[in-house]
Amino acid sequence: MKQNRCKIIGITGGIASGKSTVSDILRKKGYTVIDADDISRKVTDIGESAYEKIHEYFGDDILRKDLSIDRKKLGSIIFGDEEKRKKLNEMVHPEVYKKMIQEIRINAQRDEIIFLDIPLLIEEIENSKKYGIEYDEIWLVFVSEKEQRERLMMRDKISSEEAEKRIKSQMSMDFKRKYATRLIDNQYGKEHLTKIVEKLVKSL
Ligand SMILES: CC(C)(COP(=O)(O)OP(=O)(O)OC[C@H]1O[C@@H](n2cnc3c(N)ncnc32)[C@H](O)[C@@H]1O)[C@@H](O)C(=O)NCCC(=O)NCCS
Ligand SMILES: Nc1ncnc2c1ncn2[C@@H]1O[C@H](COP(=O)(O)OP(=O)(O)OP(=O)(O)O)[C@@H](O)[C@H]1O
Repeated sequence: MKQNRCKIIGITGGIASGKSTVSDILRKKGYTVIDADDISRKVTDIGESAYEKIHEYFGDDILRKDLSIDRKKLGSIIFGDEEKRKKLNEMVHPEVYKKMIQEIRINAQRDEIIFLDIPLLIEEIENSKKYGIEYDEIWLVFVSEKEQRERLMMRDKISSEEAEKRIKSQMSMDFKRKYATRLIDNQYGKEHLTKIVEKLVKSL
């Protein structure tokens, strides 16, 4: 969906590379950022569009006492099993894109630029075209694999092996670079990142 007067900018990068941190900086500057992880949480809530499919496929084991999906448990299953991860993607991604399109339409009436924070943007680039999203720019946030693993272990309190599985479930940074129109090196501190983002925004 290339709105006539609205630029669509995709923000992507590996797990724990700093996409949400970039999104927070943009939001503080007043920009609209639509977050695919947030939407994926909404569509998997009790009674929402992807909930029953997930329950049916993964069984009662992945439910908490209050019947909501135990995301940590589901994560530990799918990040170690390619087939199950793909199944989950097939259940969740179409619902995420549907909601994302709705949110783009609403915000496009007001905004000149809309940012989409999508972790699997490159993995899903063909599907996003099918859903009608066209990116004017793709910003790729990256850090070294060592730093990425450390930040992921620290943030999610997981082991090095668990972090490695999650990193390996995504396409390599070298592959993703080919699709990027801007590269954001997030190896340094958050102040440095803020300056990079401010510069990029000025160039739009
Ligand atoms: C596996 C789930 C339950 C784990 O939930 P949890 O709250 O612990 O993590 P969260 O959703 O915040 O995701 C954290 C990060 O994990 C990575 N990630 C999530 N799902 C996937 C996936 N299917 N494949 C590869 N990486 C993924 C992304 O980098 C994401 O930013 C959840 O991520 C999920 O439902 N994933 C499937 C939907 C999906 O692909 N979401 C990502 C963007 S739409
Ligand atoms: N420049 C930085 N310096 C130090 N720590 C950082 C920096 N940028 C982000 N972090 C930290 O690294 C972790 C991962 O960042 P963030 O959550 O923004 O990544 P993400 O790409 O959105 O992750 P996910 O793919 O899981 O959604 C967080 O704990 C964040 O506070």
